[in-house]
Amino acid sequence: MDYELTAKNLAFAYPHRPALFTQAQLQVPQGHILVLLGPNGIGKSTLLGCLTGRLQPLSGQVCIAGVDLASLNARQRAARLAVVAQTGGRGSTLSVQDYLLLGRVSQHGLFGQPDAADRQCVAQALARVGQSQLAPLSLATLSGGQKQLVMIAAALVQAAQILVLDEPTAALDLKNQALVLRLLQSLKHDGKTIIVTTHDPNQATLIADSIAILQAQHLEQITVSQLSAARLEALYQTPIDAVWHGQRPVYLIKGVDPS
Ligand SMILES: Nc1ncnc2c1ncn2[C@@H]1O[C@H](COP(=O)(O)OP(=O)(O)OP(=O)(O)O)[C@@H](O)[C@H]1O
Repeated sequence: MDYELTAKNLAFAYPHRPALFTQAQLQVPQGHILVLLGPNGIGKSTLLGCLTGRLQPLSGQVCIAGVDLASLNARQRAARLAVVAQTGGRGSTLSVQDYLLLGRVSQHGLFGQPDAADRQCVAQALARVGQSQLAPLSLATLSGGQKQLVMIAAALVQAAQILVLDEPTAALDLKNQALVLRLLQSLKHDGKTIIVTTHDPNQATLIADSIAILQAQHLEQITVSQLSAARLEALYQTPIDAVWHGQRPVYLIKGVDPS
């Protein structure tokens, strides 16, 4: 089965608020990384909510492998689609290992008991994010960056074909940003379909196969080569420079001088 994700004519508004997007279209083929860019508060997390079934769009349709997302129940969705949300794991006092084992529920059913294979899967996922030492610790005691890496491990444990990640590197130091970007590239080569938001356009130029830009209620999917400093200036309403690192532009903010 080809795990392509498509969205057709999606529109969404919170009650008594203007629409965040209308007529939104996306096509994310299997083995493809789509990076979603847009300023704070424009509706990126909300769009991800609609793409993953957490939120119901006012109109339009999301399909996974040709199947309408709205026709799938929560367990069927979890088997196909793993989400790394900004608020993941909040309030949980489980140990990291037990929290990750919960992610195997979509494989076993609610009353299934984890077995040795589940424990191995959890250990491998934690190792892939470089955080094996966290297994016995309570989720509530982790730093923001550690929690973010554990949430990425939780998505890996779910073994879904589609991964949707909301700012997965926002709390990470440079080493762990690189680790997560390499991990996403490796998952893409394994054939996963990946949608990820970031506020760093340089991450988009490193890993994206295509870029979606959300601006003024309008979603546009472009190629990586169509991104430019002028495009980013218009998007973020701030001066931006591009310097060239070989064939790749590196985007820098302008207008802040060393004091
Ligand atoms: N449950 C809600 N009810 C009403 N308004 C909401 C709700 N959740 C978010 N919003 C509003 O919808 C808008 C879009 O929020 P969203 O979190 O989707 O933006 P975002 O692009 O992901 O922002 P950021 O980059 O800052 O994370 C914001 O104005 C926000 O205040």
